[in-house]
Amino acid sequence: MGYRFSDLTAACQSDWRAYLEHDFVRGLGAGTLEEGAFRHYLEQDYLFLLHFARAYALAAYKSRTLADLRQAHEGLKAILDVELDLHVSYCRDWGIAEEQLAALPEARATLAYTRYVLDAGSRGDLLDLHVALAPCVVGYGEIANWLNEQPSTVRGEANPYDAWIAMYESDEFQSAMRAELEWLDARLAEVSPARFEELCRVFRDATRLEIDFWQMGLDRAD
Ligand SMILES: Cc1ncc(CO)c(N)n1
Repeated sequence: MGYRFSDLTAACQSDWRAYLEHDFVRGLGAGTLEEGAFRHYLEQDYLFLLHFARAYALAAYKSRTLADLRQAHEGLKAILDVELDLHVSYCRDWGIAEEQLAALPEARATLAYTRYVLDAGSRGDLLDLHVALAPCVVGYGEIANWLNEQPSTVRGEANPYDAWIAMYESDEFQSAMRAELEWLDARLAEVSPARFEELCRVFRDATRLEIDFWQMGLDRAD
């Protein structure tokens, strides 16, 4: 008993590292990622974020306390008002209009990941849902921090993806990540070993689907 979020990442360390340090991420950091791969990822990530927002709405629906409702509301606001706003204007800079984004077909990796999160959350309780969402919120925050620690990372105008890194290292995103970590640490402290094993499975599956999402970008897979 007395688990924390770091026990989840420790339990699936190789998948977690493969996600954080994926070739797509390294290419973003070094500025060497092919533009076509990034564009495909950006387009699919718009669709991802719409479903991700729905997952926070599901978290609100599943909340039994005012504190949990507020937490879900904060998550939903962070996606709608911060990440999606930035994403849409970022896509515009890359020559992709919002109408174009809304009309895109969903890639299989996007379908698999987003519907997995919604299903894990519908089937399970609020903790299952937050654990399924954790690789997104916590993962991207950690990715930005990891990139900043790598000597191969190029920042500023020399890297066409600099603004992407800036989005996830921003105070707004980093504080959403910390709020999620605190919430998870408080809940995980109370679960039994058997329940922890169940949650590990959800966390590992969501992490594997994040790996597939990067790979979908690299392969421009539909
Ligand atoms: C696929 C994916 N995972 C996580 C995030 C961070 O919210 C994102 N924008 N896209």
